[in-house]
Amino acid sequence: MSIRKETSVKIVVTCAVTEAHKKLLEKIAPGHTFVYVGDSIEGTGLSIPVERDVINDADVIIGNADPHLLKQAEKLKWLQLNSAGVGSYVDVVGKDVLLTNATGAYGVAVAEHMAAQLLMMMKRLPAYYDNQKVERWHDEGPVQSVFGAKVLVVGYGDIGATFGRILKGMGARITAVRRRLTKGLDGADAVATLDDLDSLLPQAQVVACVLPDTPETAGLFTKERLGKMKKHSWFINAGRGNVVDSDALCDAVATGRLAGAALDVTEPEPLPQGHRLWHTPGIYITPHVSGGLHLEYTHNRIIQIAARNLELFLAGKALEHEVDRQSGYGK
Ligand SMILES: NC(=O)C1=CN([C@@H]2O[C@H](COP(=O)(O)OP(=O)(O)OC[C@H]3O[C@@H](n4cnc5c(N)ncnc54)[C@H](O)[C@@H]3O)[C@@H](O)[C@H]2O)C=CC1
Ligand SMILES: O=C(O)C(=O)[C@H](O)COP(=O)(O)O
Repeated sequence: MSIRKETSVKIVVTCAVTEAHKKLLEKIAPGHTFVYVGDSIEGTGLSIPVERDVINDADVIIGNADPHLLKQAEKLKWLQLNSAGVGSYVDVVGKDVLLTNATGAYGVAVAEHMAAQLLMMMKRLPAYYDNQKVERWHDEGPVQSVFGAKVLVVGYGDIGATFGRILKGMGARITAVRRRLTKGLDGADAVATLDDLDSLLPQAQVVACVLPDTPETAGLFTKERLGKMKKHSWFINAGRGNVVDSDALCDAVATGRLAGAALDVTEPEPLPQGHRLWHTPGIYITPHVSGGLHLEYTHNRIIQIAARNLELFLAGKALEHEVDRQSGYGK
C-alpha cells in the first residue's frame, strides 16, 4: 500500500486514555485534530462505545471501535487496534485501510496470569482457600512442580514467549509451537509448528495455548487432540476460546484424564449461566481479564505502540504491527 506524508488528519481515540497518554499523542501530532471518545478509564473495558457520527469523518482511529460502525468511516486511512487479537476487523476494514494491532502490549500481563493459574492448580491453592473459609486445617496431598516439567506453548509470540521465559526461569523445558520456524528460539528449548502438534501433545505435562483466532486455529483442540495429551497433564488457554472444544475439555477434566484446566478465554463470552465450563470441578475460569487495563504497564504499552505508529503514519513511513490480511494476525 502506498503511504504519503499526512498534513491534516482527524484522529479519533476510542481507547481509554489518561491525561499523560493524551499529552504523548498530541506531542507527536501538533496541529492535527484529536477527538477522545471517553476521558475516564473507570468502569470501562479497553474500548468505549462510540457514537456513529464521531467516526464518520475520522482519518485515523486508535482503539477497537465497534466493527459495525467502522463500515461508516468512509475517510478512514488507518485503524490502530488496542487489542492484540484482530478477530473480525480483518473482514470489516477495507484492504485500502492500514490495520495495525497492539501485539507487544500484553505479554507481561497475560503470561504472569497464566503462570499464576498454573501454579494455583499445581499447588492445589483453590482447595486450601476453600478450607480456610471453613477454618479447616487439612493437608490436601501431593503437588506438582514446574521445575523439570515439559511445557508446550502453542502460539509463541509476545505472550507465549513471555510465558515460556517465566517458566524456563523456574526450571521448565519449553517447546514452542509457532507458525513459522524462522524466528529463532527466543527462550525455548525447541521450536515446532502445528504439523508437529499431535506428536508433541503426549509428551507435555503442561499445554499452554495463546493462539490468535484465525481460520487455522479455530477448533484446533478437538476431542481427539485433547485425548492425545499426557494423562494428568494441565491445559491453559489465554488466546481465544474457540480454539478448544469446551465440551471435550469438560469431559477430559471431569473424568480425571487431565489434571485440570485454566481458561481466561471461553466460547462464547461472556460465558452464559449454567454452562458446563462454570461447573466442572478442576476447571478454573477468569473472565477474559488477564490482558485488561488492570495493569498500568499494559495500558501504557498500548498507547506507546499507537504513538509510535502515529509518528510513522504522519511521516508517511511503514507502520509497525501491521496485521497480515491473509493469516489474520500480526505480520
Ligand atoms: N486473554 C487476554 O486478555 C488476551 C488474549 N490475547 C490473545 O492472544 C493472542 C496472541 O497474542 P500475542 O502473543 O500478542 O500475538 P503474537 O502475534 O505476538 O503471537 C501469536 C503467535 O501465534 C502463532 N501462530 C499464529 N497462527 C498460528 C498457527 N496457525 N500455527 C501455529 N502458531 C500460530 C504465531 O506464530 C505467533 O507466535 C491474540 O491474538 C489474542 O487472541 C491477546 C491479548 C490479551
Ligand atoms: O488484545 C486482545 O486480544 C485481548 O484479548 C485483550 O484482552 C483486549 O481485548 P478486547 O477486550 O479489546 O477485545
